[in-house]
Amino acid sequence: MRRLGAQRAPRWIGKYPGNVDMIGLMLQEAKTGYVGDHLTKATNDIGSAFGINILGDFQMFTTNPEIVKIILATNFPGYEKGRRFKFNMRSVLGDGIFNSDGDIWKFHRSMARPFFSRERISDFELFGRHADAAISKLAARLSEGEAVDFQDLVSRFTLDSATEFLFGSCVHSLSNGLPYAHISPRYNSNAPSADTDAFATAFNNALLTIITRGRIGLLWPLGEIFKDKTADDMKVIRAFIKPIVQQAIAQKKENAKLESSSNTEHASGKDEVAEGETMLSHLVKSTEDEKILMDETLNMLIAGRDTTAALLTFIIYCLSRHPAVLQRLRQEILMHLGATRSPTPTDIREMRYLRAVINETLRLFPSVPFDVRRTIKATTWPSDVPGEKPYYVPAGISVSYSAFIMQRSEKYWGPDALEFDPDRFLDERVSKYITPNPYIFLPFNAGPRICIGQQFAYNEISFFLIRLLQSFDQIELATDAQPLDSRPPAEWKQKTGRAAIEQFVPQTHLTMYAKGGLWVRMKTASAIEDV
Ligand code: HEM
Repeated sequence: MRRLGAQRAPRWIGKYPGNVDMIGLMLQEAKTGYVGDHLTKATNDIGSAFGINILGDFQMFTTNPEIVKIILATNFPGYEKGRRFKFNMRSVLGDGIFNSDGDIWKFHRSMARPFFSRERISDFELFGRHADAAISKLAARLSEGEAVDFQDLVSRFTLDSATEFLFGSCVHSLSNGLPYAHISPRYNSNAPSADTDAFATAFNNALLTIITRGRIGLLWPLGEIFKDKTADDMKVIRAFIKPIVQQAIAQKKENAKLESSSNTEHASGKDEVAEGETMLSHLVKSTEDEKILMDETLNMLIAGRDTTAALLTFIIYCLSRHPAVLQRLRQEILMHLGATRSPTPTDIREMRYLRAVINETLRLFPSVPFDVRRTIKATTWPSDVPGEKPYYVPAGISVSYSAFIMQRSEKYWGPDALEFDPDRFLDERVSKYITPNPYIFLPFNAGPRICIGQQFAYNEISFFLIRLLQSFDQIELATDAQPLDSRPPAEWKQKTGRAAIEQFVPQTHLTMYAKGGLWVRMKTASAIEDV
């Protein structure tokens, strides 16, 4: 500390020895609290960076954009995902891109990069087919007078789009029947679930288990001495992905046979991406190791599916609470495209209000609300008090940061930070808050590990929203259809922050989602209104 000219960072001090109360608070929050409750309170009480020692395991936490910039960009080589994260996540994420560092991470990243080129992520024909399938399912169910779980619907849409993008063949989760609300006479709690639904449930459970490990900290292996709690779910997940991977390997062998019998050369080298190739068929050229192939594709599915489905869900939630924003967004869509034309990438680039609505939702409800790295060497972070010595950050500790808390902070966003107002991404607040301090808005992270699918996600979400709002002009939360255990608890009304006004329960594993889904009713637009 002295060598680095630093001082001890402020600490969170609990009531019990070893600060075990923090573990209790985190587990409690995950069950009945509002996302980030305890860390928001600690940030307000202590400051934008502090340390906490839980049972001898010292960690640091920050919501200071200047420090987050250091972690993600300016001192990127000084931080890694690290052994602890990998140990907690390994039984689910294996050795994929999310769970690797150094040369292995670089290999994953360079392998994936060509698939996110401008041409590939602008494959609107792919989005078009799946979006239209989802919207007609939605319309059919609404026309029966039933409520629809929007989160379930868009999770199917993003699963089908992601599997087609990654594997070249989609899993057709949209062709399974949508669930009925518990209040519907057609509701059947024992209805057998299709394979893709079982996959989605297992996926969710496995992610919950690994994030609970992170919350419990060093002690989690004690609870899993006799059984890896992700084992059963991973069996379902592997059974689902394995045949897809095996088919890709078989296809590669078949192609090689055809090529050798016709004496033709490979269409492309190992490192080049051939026309029409999917990520999986490209990976198969480098390895036939089933585990590596499954890890890689599963990581991509986790990255691409839940994040995007959650964001679409939160956008619909925000639009249902802000009908004037919904109407203005519809006007922009109808003005550019009328009620039927599909958008092109240029249309989407020009629709500034649409982008502002997406960004404002990402600000209040970032799909990845918390993230963590590990320090490689001892380092420092700037103190909250200008001119003071920096805080000492020891080597080999976990450092967490939160886009969720930072993006809701009045300190960085002004007095209306908790309000949903897309205009803040268009009016003078851009030059007042965002331009001088761009790290206050980090839904996709920053630096060398910035989300590789960011543009893919913007395109997919824009496309879906445009098609949806061409058909529907009113959105209401179906609070009666929301499962009882997923309604905001009455005591939230007494809380500060957005908890007091929230009409759904945001929860997190690796990503944030709506507990129990988001049940809605929508009204079909009455006439074809080309503006
Ligand atoms: C709303 C949608 C999305 C959000 C908010 C989002 C957010 C993020 C964030 C915050 C990270 C950084 C995680 C970390 O380093 O710890 C990340 C990484 C990543 N994202 Fe996204 N993502 C979205 C959609 C997608 C899509 C659609 C794909 C692919 C189809 C994708 C692929 C990835 C990959 C591969 C990484 C790992 C990058 C690396 O470690 O080098 N994401 N994403």
